[in-house]
Amino acid sequence: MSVRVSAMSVLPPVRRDRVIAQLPQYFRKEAAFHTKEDFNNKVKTACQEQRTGTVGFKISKVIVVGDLAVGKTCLINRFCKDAFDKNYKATIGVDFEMERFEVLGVPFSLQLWDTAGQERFKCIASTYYRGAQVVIIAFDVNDIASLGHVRQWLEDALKENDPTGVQLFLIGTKKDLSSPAQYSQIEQDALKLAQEIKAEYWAVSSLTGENVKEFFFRVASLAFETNVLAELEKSGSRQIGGVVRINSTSNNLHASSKKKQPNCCAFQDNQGHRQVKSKLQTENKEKDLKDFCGQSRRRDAGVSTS
Ligand SMILES: Nc1nc2c(ncn2[C@@H]2O[C@H](COP(=O)(O)OP(=O)(O)OP(=O)(O)O)[C@@H](O)[C@H]2O)c(=O)[nH]1
Ligand SMILES: [Mg+2]
Repeated sequence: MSVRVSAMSVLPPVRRDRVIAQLPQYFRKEAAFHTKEDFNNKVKTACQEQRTGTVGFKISKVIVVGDLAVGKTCLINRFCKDAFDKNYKATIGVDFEMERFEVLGVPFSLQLWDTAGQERFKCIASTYYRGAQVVIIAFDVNDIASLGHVRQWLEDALKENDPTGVQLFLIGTKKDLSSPAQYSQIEQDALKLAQEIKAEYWAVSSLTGENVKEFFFRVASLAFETNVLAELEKSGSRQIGGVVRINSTSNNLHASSKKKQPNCCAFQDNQGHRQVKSKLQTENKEKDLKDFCGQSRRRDAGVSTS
């Protein structure tokens, strides 16, 4: 039985609206990961011939960072639950969502980590940054200061990750709140910054849903493409007598080699409860992830204030 058949027999089928058959296009040519119209030919052939190795089993970690209240949680909720909450509830620590896709016929999962933007909760959130394949830095297109803080968020995220192995996205949020003239002004600055930090740029509205699905489809597709290419490169050098050895992913290797002890961090929530986030909680979270059985679900790593 092939690797792909056994993966599919364990998990329920992917939702029909998570099937990606074509490469979703970039948002702005000036700041795109690449501008090709279709998936890489080697990737397409490998998928057709079911030579994608471990990719069908992989869960790529995506972290979403950025200033408080820029709309990170709303962005993830719009995509994963097609929901929008106009009331602000600060994320304390982290939350995560699992999203399963099928790209070119191969199952592929993203683990979307929604992190806290509030300074006092950053020490918790940053312990979850490591092992990310994709870093999404969000800013509010109506708040130039949030764009100004992007480099700091990038620096923090890259401290925990291998900078060469990370795919970077810069995303402007709350597009519905800005006039076309205001938007095009901030877009100039955002595009310039995206080029400098080598990020792909997008602008979305979680309220209206504009570009949200397109954005995450693009993230999933580019992460998938990168993983298949890496797998092909590895299997090319590893194939002995037609047998392909399947080892840990490079991401996992990186994560384990950098296994840091997250600092213990105490804080008080709005109700005055003292919360302690510790390594134990990190480990529980990671165990939860291992138990992932294919259903999208949400687990709070902290409590939410209202
Ligand atoms: N009009 C509009 N409001 C939005 C949009 N996205 C988020 N908001 C509002 O902005 C506020 C903050 O949104 P959140 O998603 O909670 O922000 P966050 O970045 O997760 O904040 P932290 O968890 O504190 O880091 C909420 O009141 C949302 O309703 C959007 O696309 N349009
Ligand atoms: Mg949040």
